Amino acid sequence: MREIDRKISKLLRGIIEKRDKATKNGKTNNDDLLGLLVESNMRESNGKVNLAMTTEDIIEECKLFYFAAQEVTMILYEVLRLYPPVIFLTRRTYKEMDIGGIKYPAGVNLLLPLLFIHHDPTIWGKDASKFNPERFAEGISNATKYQSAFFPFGWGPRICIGQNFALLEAKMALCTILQRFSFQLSPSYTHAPYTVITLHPEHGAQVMLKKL
Ligand code: HEM
Repeated sequence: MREIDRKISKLLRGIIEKRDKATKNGKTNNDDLLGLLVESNMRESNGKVNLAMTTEDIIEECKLFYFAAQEVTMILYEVLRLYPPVIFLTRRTYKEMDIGGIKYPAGVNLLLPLLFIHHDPTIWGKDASKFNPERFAEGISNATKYQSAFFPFGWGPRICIGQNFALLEAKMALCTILQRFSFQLSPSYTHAPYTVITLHPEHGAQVMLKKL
């Protein structure tokens, strides 16, 4: 633990010192969170050391942002595991090929049942049908013994080109809502996932918003 802590601190300190130097030399660095933090820290403290955040403070902020963001990610992964918008993928063999020890001739349609694989207790354990974001606490590879068992965005050369955009968009939408409202599921909600091309809640997802 101590070694990891030392390594992370050293890494972050290096990045922060570089940014600090660049900001002092008049280079604007405010196109990311750390840049904004360093710049606003300098502006707010106005040269008064006791008002400024220390490098240690900034290191802790960086760690916090990383872990906090991780938890949102965990929730989104768990939603995408239980309710993947694309419930199966199809492929067609263009020549005779061997897949997992089985020989297929050319022209065979293969269906990859993404939804079933995401719900399979032999892969995810007894709580496979439970909503448990914690299973992703140590990343996708540690959530299951089979790395490729989680593939809401597909896999391989045709993996979804929009996956990072989609995750970022979802996080930004959630953050925008949570800054202004708290919400809970409406009693009128009926859990009925169904598919029309992609997976949807059949009767919508009614939530009750409360202004903060
Ligand atoms: C939660 C949101 C999304 C999910 C679950 C999703 C899922 C997928 C999946 C499973 C595939 C692979 C299809 C296959 O292998 O047959 C795919 C491909 C693709 N997705 Fe997404 N997608 C999402 C959002 C987006 C967004 C926001 C964009 C565009 C900005 C996008 C653009 C594409 C494109 C262009 C491909 C085809 C890539 C190729 O064939 O090379 N997707 N997506």
